[in-house]
Amino acid sequence: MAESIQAICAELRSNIFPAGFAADWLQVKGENVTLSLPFAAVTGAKALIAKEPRLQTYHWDIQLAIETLPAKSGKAPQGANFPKIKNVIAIGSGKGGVGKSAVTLSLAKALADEGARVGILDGDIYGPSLPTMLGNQGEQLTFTPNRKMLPVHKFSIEGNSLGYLVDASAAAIWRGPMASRAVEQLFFDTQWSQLDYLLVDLPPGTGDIQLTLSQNFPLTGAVIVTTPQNIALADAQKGIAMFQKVDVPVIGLVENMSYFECGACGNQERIFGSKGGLDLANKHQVPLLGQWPLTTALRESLDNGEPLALSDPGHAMNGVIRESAQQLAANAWELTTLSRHVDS
Ligand SMILES: Nc1ncnc2c1ncn2[C@@H]1O[C@H](COP(=O)(O)OP(=O)(O)OP(=O)(O)O)[C@@H](O)[C@H]1O
Repeated sequence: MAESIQAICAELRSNIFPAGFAADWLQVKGENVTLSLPFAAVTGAKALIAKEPRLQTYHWDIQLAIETLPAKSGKAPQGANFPKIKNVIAIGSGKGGVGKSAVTLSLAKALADEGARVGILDGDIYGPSLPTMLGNQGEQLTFTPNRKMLPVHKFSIEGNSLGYLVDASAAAIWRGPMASRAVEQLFFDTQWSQLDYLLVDLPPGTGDIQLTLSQNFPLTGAVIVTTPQNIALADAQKGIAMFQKVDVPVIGLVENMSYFECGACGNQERIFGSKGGLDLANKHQVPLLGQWPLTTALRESLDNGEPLALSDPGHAMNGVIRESAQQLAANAWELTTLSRHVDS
């Protein structure tokens, strides 16, 4: 088996575990092997093991063992405690309409499919889209006896959104402080499970609301979503600067709507320009999590209230999403490991 462990390490290191692979993730008892992964990559690990015929003679139990972050900065309102969530990740975009919510839901579903316990906080109070994307508009929140909100559950994701509480038009007139307080309440006053990842879909922009939330939430890091278009990139750059200002590491950038592939001739049309997100990621030394094409099936699935992984599991776009999610999970783990070393 020693030889096989070496084989696994080599395979896994060069693929989904670029950050490294520790042999103590493996416990071998006879023919039974337990693999405890510190970040969401169960499906990825299974696929890699399936490629190695020698390893298929063993019985694999692949588990996630995501560690809790060391105490992070963040400011809970008086009397509130931080929910027991291992990674809180903000998804931001300087500009609206670049696909931040679509990316949030898609990444959340992919992380859940990798075995993680995942939640979404829809902080986009001016245009809450979680109820539409989960297809549970009209669902009413329930409360615990001590008035905590119970999140909704769908597609192995738990979520909360102002869309389950008030009419969107009511929130549209809220000013900055009221808006950020509302999002904070969604975070602190929801009885989240012990999640591995909570993705916070921030309102678009880089103003006071986003700054306040970035300071007050115990963030592991942030993901920026942009299109390759100059106007979106300028705003994405502001987003990176905002997170850096409050010491929130940017753990990835998704270039969305990178191109459109013609279904008839296969030609790739770069509608919003070419490689803008890639160049921005390189300039700021931010990892590029992926370049997502404009995909009709993705738009349709989200409009119909279902993640693409369920509405069209064989669609190639699912692979793009899965790779971005695995990269995100690995980067978040690398960061927390680093900060643990710095703290100790
Ligand atoms: N890669 C993609 N392919 C096809 N459609 C997409 C893609 N990304 C996003 N969309 C669609 O584009 C529209 C806008 O996306 P979305 O609502 O996620 O943007 P947003 O940045 O969250 O917007 P807002 O600024 O309102 O919060 C949605 O209909 C969404 O389904």
